[in-house]
Amino acid sequence: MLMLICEYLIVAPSMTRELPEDYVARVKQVHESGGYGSRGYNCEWKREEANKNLLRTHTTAVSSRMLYALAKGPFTPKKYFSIDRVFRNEAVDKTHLAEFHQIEGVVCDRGLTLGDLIGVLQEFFSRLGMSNLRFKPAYNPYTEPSMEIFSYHAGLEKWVEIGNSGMFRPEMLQPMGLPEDVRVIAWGLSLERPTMILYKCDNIRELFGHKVDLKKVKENPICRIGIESA
Ligand SMILES: N[C@@H](Cc1ccccc1)C(=O)O
Repeated sequence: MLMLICEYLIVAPSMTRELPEDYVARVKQVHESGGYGSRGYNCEWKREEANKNLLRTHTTAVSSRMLYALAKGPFTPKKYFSIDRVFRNEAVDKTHLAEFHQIEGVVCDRGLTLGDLIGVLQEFFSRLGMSNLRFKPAYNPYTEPSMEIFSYHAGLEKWVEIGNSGMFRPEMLQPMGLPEDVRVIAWGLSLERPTMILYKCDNIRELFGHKVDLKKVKENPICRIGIESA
């Protein structure tokens, strides 16, 4: 498929062609007047806005699709993971890129708690050699509670955000059709920021984009996996 891209909106096709109308009606209803324990935003949910095609700003777009698909059948506990490119209208500096990668994870089961989420994140990062984490309460319109994750960057001499996480809200899950007692813990982590910390890199632009040193890419051991040495 050919996509013409203008900024972050896609020019062609600029509008989505098909949406599940029954789900759209439930989303509109919960945004405008609440439900499932939420008070809603008390303002109009605009179909023209929702129909616009744009490059995803987070991989949670993919997680939502997977949860919606899961809700179609009888519930079984599931885990989903993705690592993919995201696009943001960001000013680029030594810790920000406008295009970067997110490591997304979603675990759905009955009885999951915030403790499970903290445990999974701590285990994941400690296996990479990063056990010095801080969790900060945050706000996401689709998770409650929510936590940003920080780790210390020795070169920059500051704590940098390496991810965001939370438990998906009932007003997001139930309109999809998931059972009321199902809990979903989820996270969206930066790929580049932990790499900066682990490889002692002070400028994120050296890791991705036109400033990448090709010699470094060729000589890095991980890029040689599966390639016979001469
Ligand atoms: N989508 C969030 C990360 C996130 C994923 C899943 C749950 C909560 C938060 C972000 O881009 O920052």
